[in-house]
Amino acid sequence: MKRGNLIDGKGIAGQIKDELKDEIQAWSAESGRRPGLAVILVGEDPASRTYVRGKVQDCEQVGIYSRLIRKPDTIEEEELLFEIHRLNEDPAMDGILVQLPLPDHISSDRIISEIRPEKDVDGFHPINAGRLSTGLKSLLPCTPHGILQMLKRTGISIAGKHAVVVGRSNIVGKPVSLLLQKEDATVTMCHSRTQDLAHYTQQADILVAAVGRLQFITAEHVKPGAVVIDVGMNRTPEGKLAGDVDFESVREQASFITPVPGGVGPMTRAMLLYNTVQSAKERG
Ligand SMILES: Nc1nc2c(c(=O)[nH]1)N[C@@H](CN(C=O)c1ccc(C(=O)N[C@@H](CCC(=O)O)C(=O)O)cc1)CN2
Repeated sequence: MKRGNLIDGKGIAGQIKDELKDEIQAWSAESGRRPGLAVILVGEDPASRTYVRGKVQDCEQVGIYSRLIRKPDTIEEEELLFEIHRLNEDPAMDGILVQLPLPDHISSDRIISEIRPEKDVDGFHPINAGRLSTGLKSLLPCTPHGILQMLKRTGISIAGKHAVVVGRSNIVGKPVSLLLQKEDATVTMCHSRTQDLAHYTQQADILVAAVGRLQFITAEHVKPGAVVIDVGMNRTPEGKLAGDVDFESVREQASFITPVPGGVGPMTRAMLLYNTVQSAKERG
């Protein structure tokens, strides 16, 4: 059998950014302002610093005004909340993003739920999660929305397919299951404690691996011809970035597969820009 085709997340993200650049230019000419994104980074975690830098660069590329707010990891929860409340009231800011993870002494749930839902460009606020689960319009979480866009723009049909999602997190597993269901897929949700995982994953036409364990999904989990989406971002013992899927062996079975890096990650970044533009347009 032919090796699976690569789904080019980086390329598709580039297309979306080009589309957004045009959209932002037209909207800014009409409204007299640029969409604005505030990014809050707490502490000095090297990976978080890299991601935040990437977000600021993405904004520059497409014409979004961005403000990076850096705080020491000793900051008190109340002080961080004060900053969120200030940004909630700032008319120049359409989106507020708090880079995760936060230090242990700060409750991410509390911080996220204090962001105004209409400025919650991560789509993590309980109001946005609730609206998604009841089928109402909302800001969608970036990684799940990015996965959906990748499938659609690659021409992979979803309706009537059996999608199996491995992972039940609030930020990927649950919302991606809802989005796939909304597109008329039949969805099965599994997780790290599912017994006989391969029994379920072998039935998947579309398999989404979002379990956060290095190379957890192997060829024996995959039906020949399946579409495999790898959300994992793990480090190998050699320090290389690798996903939840054992890429080389699974590629032999799959019809389409996302690489890590270059798959879901760049789509997450692109959909953050998309949400910021949506938020700006809604707010006027
Ligand atoms: N507030 C948030 N915090 C975090 C999120 C998030 O969506 N919102 N997700 C991750 C980190 N993240 C974005 O913040 C993110 C991570 C990685 C990538 C990406 O493009 N990865 C590249 C590879 C990069 C590398 O070489 O290290 C790829 O997959 O090609 C995008 C976004 C946790 N925190």
